[in-house]
Amino acid sequence: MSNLLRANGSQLLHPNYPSDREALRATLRTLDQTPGVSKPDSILTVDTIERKFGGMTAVDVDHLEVQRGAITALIGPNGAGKTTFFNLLTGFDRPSNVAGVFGGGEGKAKWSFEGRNLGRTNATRVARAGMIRTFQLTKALDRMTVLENMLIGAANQPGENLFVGLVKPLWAKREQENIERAEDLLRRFKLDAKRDDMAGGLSGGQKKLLEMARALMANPSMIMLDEPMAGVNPALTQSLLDHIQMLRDEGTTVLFVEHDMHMVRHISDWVVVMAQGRIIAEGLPEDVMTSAAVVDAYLGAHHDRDLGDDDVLTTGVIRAIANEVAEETAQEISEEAR
Ligand SMILES: Nc1ncnc2c1ncn2[C@@H]1O[C@H](COP(=O)(O)OP(=O)(O)OP(=O)(O)O)[C@@H](O)[C@H]1O
Repeated sequence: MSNLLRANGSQLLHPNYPSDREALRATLRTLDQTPGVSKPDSILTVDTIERKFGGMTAVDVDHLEVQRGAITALIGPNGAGKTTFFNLLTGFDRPSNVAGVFGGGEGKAKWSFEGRNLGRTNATRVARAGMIRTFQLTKALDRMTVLENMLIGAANQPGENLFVGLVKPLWAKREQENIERAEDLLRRFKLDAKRDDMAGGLSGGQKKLLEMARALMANPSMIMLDEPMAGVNPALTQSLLDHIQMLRDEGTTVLFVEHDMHMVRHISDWVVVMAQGRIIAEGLPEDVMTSAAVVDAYLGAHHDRDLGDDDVLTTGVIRAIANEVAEETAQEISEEAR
C-alpha cells in the first residue's frame, strides 16, 4: 500500500479501497437494484436534498449512496437535475432545505463524504475534504496557459474563487512542488508539450484532459466529472476512458454525468438514473439499461427497436422514464389534494 498522503492528509489509498475491480463488481451484483439502496462501503451518502427554483423542483433526492472505488454514472434527460445535484454536493449551490447551523433536523438536507458532514460546507472546504469536480474551461481560463490552469487546481479552490489562489504570494517551496506535480500530470495526460500554450488553443478532447488533470492537482479521493465526453473527438475518446479507469485503479472513486451511453455502458460499474430531480432507478449498467421496467417504459409500443442502439437509449429510455415520473408525480399531487 502506498504511504503517500493526499492534500487533505488522508492516505492515498484508503485501507478499504476495492483495488480488485472484478471483486467489486461481483459485490455490486449482489445488491438490490432499487433507488437509494445501501452500498457495502459508501464514500458519499446523501439524504433528503432539495433544490427549488421558484415553483420548480430541480432536485429532490431522498437517499443515495456512492460506493467507494466504483465508477458510477449519473444519467438522465436534459433538465433532470444532474448538474444542479453536482453543484449542491460540491458546495456551489445551496439546497432549499438547508440544515441549521447545528446540522440535521427532520427533512433537512444532509450529506456526508468519508463520514464527514458537508451539509453546510462551502466549495473550498468540500474540495479540501477530497471531493473535486471538474470545471469546463471558462473564457478566463482559456486565456491562461496550460500550466497556470494546473496551478489553480493546486490552490484547492475550484471555480471563480480559484483566482484568489493566483494572486496570493505562494511560498516558494510549495510553488515548486506544485509545478513539479503539474508537470508530472501534464506528462501523464500527454499535455506536457502544451505546457506554455494558451488553454483556449487546445482541442475539445485536450481541454477535457486538462480539466481532469487540473482536478487531480488537489489529490482528490473522489472526482466528479460533468460530461467528460462532450466535444471530444473519437481519436481521444479511448485515451479519456483509459485515464478514468486508471484513476479508479489508483484509488480515486469516480462519479460522472454523461449523455454518451456508449461510455456509460463501457466503463461504469453502477448507474444511477435521475429524472425530474428524483433518482428513479439504480443498478448495474446492463440491468438498468435493459430492465423490464425501463425497456417497457422507453420502448413503449416500439418493441421492434434495437436495445443496443445508443441513440434509442439516450432519447427513448430517458424520455419514457421522465414521462413515467411526471405521471406518478401528477398522481401523488392529486392524491394529496383529495
Ligand atoms: N439557476 C437556475 N435558475 C433557474 N432554474 C434553473 C437554474 N439552474 C437549473 N435550473 C433548472 O433546473 C432544472 C435542472 O437543471 P440541470 O441543469 O441540473 O439539469 P441536467 O440534468 O444537468 O441537464 P443537462 O443534461 O441538460 O445538463 C432545469 O429545469 C433547469 O432549467
